[in-house]
Amino acid sequence: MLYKQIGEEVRNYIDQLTKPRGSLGRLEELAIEVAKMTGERFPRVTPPGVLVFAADHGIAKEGVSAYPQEVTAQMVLNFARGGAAINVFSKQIDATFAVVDVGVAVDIHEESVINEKVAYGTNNFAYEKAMTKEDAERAVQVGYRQGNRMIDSGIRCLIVGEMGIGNTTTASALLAAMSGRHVAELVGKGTGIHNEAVKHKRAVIERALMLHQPKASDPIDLLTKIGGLEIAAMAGAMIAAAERRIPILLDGFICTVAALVATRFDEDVVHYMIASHESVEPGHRIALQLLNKEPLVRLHMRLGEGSGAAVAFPIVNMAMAMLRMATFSSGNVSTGSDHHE
Ligand SMILES: O=C(O)c1ccc[n+]([C@@H]2O[C@H](COP(=O)([O-])O)[C@@H](O)[C@H]2O)c1
Ligand SMILES: Cc1cc2nc[nH]c2cc1C
Repeated sequence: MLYKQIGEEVRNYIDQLTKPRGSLGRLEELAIEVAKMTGERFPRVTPPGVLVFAADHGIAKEGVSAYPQEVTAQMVLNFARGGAAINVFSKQIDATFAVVDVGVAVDIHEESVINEKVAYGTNNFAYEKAMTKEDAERAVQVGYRQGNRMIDSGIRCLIVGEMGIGNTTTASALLAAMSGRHVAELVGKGTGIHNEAVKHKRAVIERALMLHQPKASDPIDLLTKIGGLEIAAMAGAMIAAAERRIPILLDGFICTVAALVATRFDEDVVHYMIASHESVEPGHRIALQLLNKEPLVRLHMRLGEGSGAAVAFPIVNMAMAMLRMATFSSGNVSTGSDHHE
C-alpha cells in the first residue's frame, strides 16, 4: 500500500520551497505521488527502464490493420538493431531497454531479443478463443518475471511498451468488455485504416464479444477469450513493478488497456501508475478515465512501443528535481502573507 504519511510530509515540504505555493502545478502532484509510491522523501526515477513485449494476433486475419502481420517480426528486429522510435527515445532518456518475444508468429533469430515465446501468435478470436487458459497465465508470468528482471537491474521507473499488428482490435475488445461501453465509442484507426475499415473492425469486435461473452471482472477469462500475449505480459510486468514500489509510466491505448487488465488481477496496482500521454485512439481516453488518470501531455501520437511514455518521462524526472530547490528558510526568501490559497 501507499506511504500516505510520507506523501503528506512531501506536500508540506513542497510548500516550503522558494516559489509561490502551488505554482509548479502538476509537477507538485507528481512528486507527492512518487513519494507515496516509493516511500522516499527525495525519490529518483532515473534510470528508467523500457520493456517492450511483442506478439502477433490471429484477429489480424480479419483485415483490421493497415499493415501486414509480418511487420511485428520485422519491427522486433528493428528494435534489436536500434532503429525504432523507442530506441531513439530510450537513448535520449538514458533508459535501460529490452525487447521480449512473448508470442511473435515466427521464430526471431536475434540474440538481443529475449525469447519467452508462449505461442506463435494468438488464435483468431472472431471464431475461437484467443488462447488457452494456461497460455494466458504463462504470458502474465513472463511479464512478471521480465518486469522483476528489469527492476533487479536497478531501474527506478518502468515504461512498458508493445508491438503487435492487430493489437488495437484486441485492446478495443478488452476495453469494451471491461467498461461495458459500446464498441463504436472506443474503436479507432489503429495504424491508420480508412473509415470503411473502421466499421468492419467494429463489426468484427461486436461479433466476437457476442460469441465469447467474457467476464468483465475475470482477467484470465478476458485474456483467454479475446486477449493478446503481449497485453497479458504487460499486465504481469506492471504487477511486478507495483509489488516492488516502482512507478509505472503508462504509454498509449494498448498499454492502458493492459493496465486495466492488471487492476483486474490486483486493484492496488493502479496506485503505482502515472499516465504519460493521450493517444489519438479514441478508446485511450475512456481507458484513462476508468483508471482515473489524467495524461501529462497530448501530442497526437499513436505509435505504441512505449514511445509516448518515453517522451513524457523528462516531465516526471523534472518533478523529482523540483524537490532539490531551496526552502524559504535555507534560501533567505520571505514567505507570502496568509491570504494566499
Ligand atoms: O499506443 C497507441 O495508442 C497505439 C495506437 C495505434 C497503434 N499502435 C501500434 O500499432 C499497432 C497496432 O495497430 P493495428 O492497426 O495493427 O491494430 C501496434 O504495434 C501498436 O503498437 C499504438
Ligand atoms: C512500422 C510500424 C511500427 C510500429 N511500432 C508500433 N506499432 C507499429 C506498427 C507499424 C506498422
